[in-house]
Amino acid sequence: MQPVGAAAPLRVDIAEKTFRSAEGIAVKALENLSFEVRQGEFACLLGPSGCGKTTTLRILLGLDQDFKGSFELPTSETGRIAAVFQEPTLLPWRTLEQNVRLGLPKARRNIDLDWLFKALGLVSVRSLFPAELSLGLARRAALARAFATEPAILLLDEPFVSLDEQTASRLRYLLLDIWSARPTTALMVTHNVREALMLSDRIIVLSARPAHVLGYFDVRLPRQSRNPQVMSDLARSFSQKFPDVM
Ligand SMILES: Nc1ncnc2c1ncn2[C@@H]1O[C@H](COP(=O)(O)OP(=O)(O)OP(=O)(O)O)[C@@H](O)[C@H]1O
Repeated sequence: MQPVGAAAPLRVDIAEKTFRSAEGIAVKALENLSFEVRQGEFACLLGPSGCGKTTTLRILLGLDQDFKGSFELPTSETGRIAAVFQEPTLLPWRTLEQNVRLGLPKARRNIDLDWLFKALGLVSVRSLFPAELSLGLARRAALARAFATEPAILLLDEPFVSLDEQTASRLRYLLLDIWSARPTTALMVTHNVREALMLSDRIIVLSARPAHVLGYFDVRLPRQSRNPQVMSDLARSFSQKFPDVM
């Protein structure tokens, strides 16, 4: 894994990732999975359940080093890589604000984060503990923690799964607001086509396990113009290009 300059894309080239059970049974999760995410681009990895999306993110995060292949991550002066998982994973004995600041290097722990708390509607709950937060608020806190580090790349693993649709929709808009204020290269895992169409510049469509890239769907439209009618048109074009995915 080579550190690369801030202007570099994320490059992934995984030849193979196979899990082995204690009984020696092999499950091939990824095979010849290659793609790039350009600098400042918001990309979604879309694929069927169990195809290997989370496995891919775990490899990029360095949590799984047992694979064949390579990848290159963008870097920047402030941060390197930030992740938002399905579970918010906040420390229960720290307040929301302390949880967010703990992700920062010591020298930057006291930076002004008012803009971020404001953008995510967290101002009034900064001093609450995780047990006092709804799942929606905890997810917002996890987003705040990731964005506070101003990462060179942001990885998101279905951050809105298991929320009611109204809360999920509100959080998608909040994510777009903070991402648009400081666009960072982002790769989000989802199996929700509409979510991918709403958020992405580009959708990377994966096959069933073992995952490889079936193709790309570019959404070259400003996000403000993705109204319900435009979203329906996009969904139709997507299903024409990838009839087996929707
Ligand atoms: N630690 C593990 N040991 C054995 N098999 C595993 C392990 N982790 C994942 N797998 C298998 O690898 C495959 C890919 O799993 P992964 O979690 O990456 O899929 P996913 O695309 O993220 O699924 P979902 O959309 O349901 O979250 C699955 O068949 C899964 O059962």
